[in-house]
Amino acid sequence: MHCALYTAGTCRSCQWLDKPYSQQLADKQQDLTDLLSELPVGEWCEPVTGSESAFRNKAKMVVSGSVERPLLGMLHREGTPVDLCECPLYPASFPAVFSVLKTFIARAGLTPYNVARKRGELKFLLLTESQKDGGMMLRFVLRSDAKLAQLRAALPWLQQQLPQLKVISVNIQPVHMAILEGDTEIPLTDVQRLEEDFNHVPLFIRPQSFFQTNPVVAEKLYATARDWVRASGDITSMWDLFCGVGGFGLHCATPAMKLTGIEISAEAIDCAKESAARLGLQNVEFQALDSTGFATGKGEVPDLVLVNPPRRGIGKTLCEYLGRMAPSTILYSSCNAQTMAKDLTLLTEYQIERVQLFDMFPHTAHYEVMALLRHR
Ligand SMILES: C[S@@+](CC[C@H](N)C(=O)[O-])C[C@H]1O[C@@H](n2cnc3c(N)ncnc32)[C@H](O)[C@@H]1O
Ligand code: SF4
Repeated sequence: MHCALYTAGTCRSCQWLDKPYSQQLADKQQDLTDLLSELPVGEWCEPVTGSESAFRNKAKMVVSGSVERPLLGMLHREGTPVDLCECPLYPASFPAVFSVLKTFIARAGLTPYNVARKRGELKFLLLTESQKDGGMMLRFVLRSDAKLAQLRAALPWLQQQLPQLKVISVNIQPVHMAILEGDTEIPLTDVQRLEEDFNHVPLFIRPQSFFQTNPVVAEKLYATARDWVRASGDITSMWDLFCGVGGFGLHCATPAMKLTGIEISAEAIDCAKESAARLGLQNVEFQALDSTGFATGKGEVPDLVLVNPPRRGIGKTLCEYLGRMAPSTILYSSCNAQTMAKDLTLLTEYQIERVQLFDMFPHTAHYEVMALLRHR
C-alpha cells in the first residue's frame, strides 16, 4: 500500500509499511508459531486477510491548529500537529467528511484544544462508518460543556451537509489529554446506535461500546467461529465472555442453544440484547458483569466457553476456573497472541485442535488469532 504521508515522513504509525504484504503475513504467522512452540497444535489454518487499504471503519482524530484552520490527525511526541485526513487506512468516504467537519469547527467556533497551553475545547473527533449502509457515528470529545450550546446551534447545518451522520454525540473529557474519552456522553441525535450487519447478523455500535475496527476481517472471524462451533457436534449451551455487542455469540447461537453473554460495558450489553431480539433468539441472556466474577460465581458448566478478552488476556483466575469446570470446548479469540499463549499454557487439560490468524491490522505487527481447544 502506498501512503504519501509515510513516504514524506509525516506519519510513521504503520511500522511495517515498507514490508511487502506477503512478508508481513509470513512474519506474523512465524511470530504466532514461535509463541505457541511449546504447545502442540493439531491444525494450522491459512491466515485470513481482508483489504490492504481502506479497511478501518473508525478514525480517532486529534484536533489541533486554530479554530479557523483546524487540523485533524495526531500530535507527534514533541507536540507537532499532523493532519491525517488523507490516511489511506480510512474508507474513501472519510476525506470529504473531514473537510466538512473542518468547516463546521470554524462555523461553530469550537476552539481546538492546545495540549501545551492546556487551553481550548475540542480535543478529538471520533468517526465510525457502518458498512451496512454507509451510516456514520460522529463523537466530539470536548474538554467541558462550555461550547455545547454553540455546537448545538450550529448542528443543523452539519446535518444538512452530511445526512449520513445518523448518530452524533458529545463526550466530555476534562482530564488533560492522556485518556481519549471521559464517562459523560451527551446525545445530540435521537438515534444513539449505528446499525451494522455482519453475515446477516444485525449488530449495533454505540458511542461507548467496543466494536471491531476491521469489519471485513471481523465478519470472517465471526463466521469462522460459527463454523467451528457448528462442527463441534451437539452444543446445547454456550458462554460468550467479554462479548462486547455480542458478535461471536449471536453468530454461533441457534434457537435450540442457550447463549449467555457477559461484558463489563452496559451500553454494549444493550446492543447485544437488541440484536438478539431482532434475530428472534429467545434462549439468550446478556448481562453487564465482570467475566471472571460471573464465571467463578456460577455453578453450571456450559458445553462451550468462548473468550475474547482485551489485550491483557483472561488471566490466571479464569484459566484455573475454566480448568476446574472443564467445558468440553473452549474457543479463544485474541488480539494479543502473547497473553493468549500464556493463558493456554495454564489450560493444561486442553489440547489445541486448530489455530487461525486473522490479519485485522495490516502494516503493523498486530494481528487477531483464534484457537479451538478440546478437553482431553
Ligand atoms: C476485544 S473486546 C471484544 C468484544 C467482542 N467480543 C467483540 O467481538 O467485539 C474485549 C471486551 O471485553 C470487555 N471487558 C473488559 N474487561 C472486562 C471484564 N472484566 N469483564 C467483562 N468484559 C470486559 C471490553 O469492554 C470489550 O468489549
Ligand atoms: S496511519 Fe495512515 S497516514 Fe499513518 S503511516 Fe499508516 S497509512 Fe500512513
